[in-house]
Amino acid sequence: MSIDTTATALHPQAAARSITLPARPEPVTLAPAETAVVVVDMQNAYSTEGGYVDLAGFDISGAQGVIANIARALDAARSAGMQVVYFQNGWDADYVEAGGPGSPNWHKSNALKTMRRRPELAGKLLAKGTWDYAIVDALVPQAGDIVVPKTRYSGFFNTSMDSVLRARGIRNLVFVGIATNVCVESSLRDAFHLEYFCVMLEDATHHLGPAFMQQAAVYNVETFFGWVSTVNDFCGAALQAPSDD
Ligand SMILES: C/C(=C/NC(N)=O)C(=O)O
Repeated sequence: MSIDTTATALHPQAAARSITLPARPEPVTLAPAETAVVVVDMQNAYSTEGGYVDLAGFDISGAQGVIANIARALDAARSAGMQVVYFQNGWDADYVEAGGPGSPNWHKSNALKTMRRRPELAGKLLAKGTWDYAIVDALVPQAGDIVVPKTRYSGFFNTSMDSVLRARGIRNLVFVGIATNVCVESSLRDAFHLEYFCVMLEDATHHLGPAFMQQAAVYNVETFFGWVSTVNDFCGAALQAPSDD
């Protein structure tokens, strides 16, 4: 049995162009026109040596492989006619959007904590306009892609994301990016509660912290919040999608 997300009664043309993606716990049938790939925080901060999470002491050795896998998934998604949406995490240069001591974010953000510990880094981590905030060169957004800035872990909190998706009739989200157990999972959970069908490509995501965090996030998505697939399976399914021509 597979899960069929296509709104056949309302959009018969969408069903005609549906693809079936091998996934766990079962395959998912979706229409590319109703599907977006969500690229979570693929900024130098999270995946490049010298960026925030590296400076904060997290292991990002797996990030380069994830960047290559995301690039493959995005090529396939764009060929199949799926929308690509980037989240970009960070704050204004004065960190007003980060919240002051009255915000839990001020206390929990490892970027803010790192800058308090190392004042020479102030203004450099996750501030708009900096190298740290920029999306990595290998994944620079292309014409037609949408970039949604965000200031907290979930890309649905205080952002235009839900409106951007609804306006385009998008009801399925394929998540890639860093970190699996923080911003990917936070955004995916919020998307689930907003009635989106969510798939995570496990080899196009990378965790922060011990390896079991990746396993735990994958388990959570597969068991409670959505479906889990791989870049190879996604590309195979997407590239078989008939074109509009
Ligand atoms: C810890 C952290 C995670 N971000 C993310 N993109 O998952 C942060 O932003 O501080």
